[in-house]
Amino acid sequence: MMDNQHKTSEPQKTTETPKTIVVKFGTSTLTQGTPKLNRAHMISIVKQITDLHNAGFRMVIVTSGAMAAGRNYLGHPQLPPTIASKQMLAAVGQSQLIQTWEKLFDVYDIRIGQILLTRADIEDRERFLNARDTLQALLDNRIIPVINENDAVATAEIKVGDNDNLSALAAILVQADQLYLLTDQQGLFDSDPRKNPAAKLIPVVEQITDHIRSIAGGSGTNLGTGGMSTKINAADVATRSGVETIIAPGDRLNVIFDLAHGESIGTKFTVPSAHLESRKQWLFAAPSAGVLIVDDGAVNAITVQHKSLLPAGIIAVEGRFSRGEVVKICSQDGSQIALGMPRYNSDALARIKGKKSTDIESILGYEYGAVAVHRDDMIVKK
Ligand SMILES: Nc1ncnc2c1ncn2[C@@H]1O[C@H](COP(=O)(O)OP(=O)(O)O)[C@@H](O)[C@H]1O
Ligand SMILES: N[C@@H](CCC(=O)OP(=O)(O)O)C(=O)O
Repeated sequence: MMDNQHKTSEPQKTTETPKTIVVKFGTSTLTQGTPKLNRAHMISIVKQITDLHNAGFRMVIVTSGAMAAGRNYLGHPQLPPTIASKQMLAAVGQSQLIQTWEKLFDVYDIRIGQILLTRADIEDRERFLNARDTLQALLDNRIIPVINENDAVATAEIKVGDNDNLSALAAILVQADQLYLLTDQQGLFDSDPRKNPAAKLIPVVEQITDHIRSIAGGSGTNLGTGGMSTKINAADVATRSGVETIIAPGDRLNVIFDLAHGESIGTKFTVPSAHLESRKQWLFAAPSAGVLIVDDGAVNAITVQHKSLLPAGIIAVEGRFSRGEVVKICSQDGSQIALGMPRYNSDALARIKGKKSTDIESILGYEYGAVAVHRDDMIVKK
C-alpha cells in the first residue's frame, strides 16, 4: 500500500503547482458595449491568456456572449420575449462564439475545448465528477477549456442562470486559485456608477455582508444578465470554497496578465480562513451510501500522510453506490477514519479492491485514474 501510494499519478497541489485561474468574460466585455462580438478586443484577451498559458498557468475561460452573437448573426430580429427566443439565439450564437474563440486562439497555435454546463451537471455528484475529469484532462493536455451555460436546451429549473455563478462553480470544479469576473466597470462601487457618477470603488471586500449585497444592483444593459448582484453571489460561493475572486474592468489594457502577476485592480474578495471546511461541507452534504474497509497501510496513508486511498488498500466494499456518492472509510476494527467520494462505483471497487492501480484498466476495461478516493474528496476524522 505504502509503495503504491508513491506510484500514483494523481495531481499534487504543491507550491510548484502552477496557478489555476478562471476568467469570466461578460457580454459587456466581449461586445465592448456594441451589439456584436468585438474581435479586436477579443484578440487582446486571447494574447494575454496565451502568454499566461505559455508561462505555465492553467487558464480556464467562462464566456458569455452567445445570445448577443446569435442576435447579431440573425440580423437583430424582433422576437417575442420568450425563453424559446433566447434559446434560439443561444443555439445560433454559441457556434459563432466558440468559432470566434477557436480562430483567435489558433493564431497562437493554442487548442481550446468547449464545455456547455447546466446546474444539473454540477449538483449531481456523478456528473460533477465527470465534468471535473473532463476539465482536468483538458488542462493536463494543455488545452484551454471554454465554458458557457448550455442555454439552448437548459430549462429554468436546471439552469445556473447567469455566468457569474457558473464561473464560481467552474472555479470549484477545477480547484482554481483565483476567479476573475471581467466586466464593464472598474469593480464594485458603493452604488451603481451608471446611476450615481459620484460612486466610489471598493478595492477589497473581506466579508460579504448584507450591506455589500444591498449596494450591488442589476445589469446596466439589456444584453448582460444579473449585473453586480450575481457577481457578489459568485464571489461568495467561490471565496467560501477557497477561490480568491476579483471583479475587474475587462477593457483595461493587460488586465488579466497584470492581475495574474499580483497587481491590485478592481475589487478583490478575499478568502475567509475557514474556507476548506466549507468546501468540504459543500461536497459532503449527503448521507453516506456505503462503507470501504481499508487495511492498516491505508489507514496510515490517509490519517498520517494525508494521501489518497488506492484500490490496493481496500479490503471490503459494503453497500451499493455510484461514483461520487459519499461513503464511510473504516479501518478493519470498524472505526470510521474518513468520509470520501469514490471515483469508482461499488461494483467496480469490489473488483479492483486489493489490486494495483496499474491493473485497473485491464480488470474493468476502463479507468478513472489511479486512486479509489482522492484526498481532495475526503474528510479525515480528527
Ligand atoms: N454597485 C455597483 N457597482 C458597479 N456596477 C454596478 C453596481 N450595481 C449595479 N451595477 C451594474 O452592473 C453592470 C455589470 O453587470 P452586467 O451588465 O451583468 O455585465 P457583464 O455582462 O459583464 O456580466 C454595470 O454596468 C453596472 O451598471
Ligand atoms: N450564457 C449567456 C450569458 C449569461 C450571462 O450571465 O451574461 P453576462 O451577464 O453578460 O455574463 C450567453 O452566452 O449569452
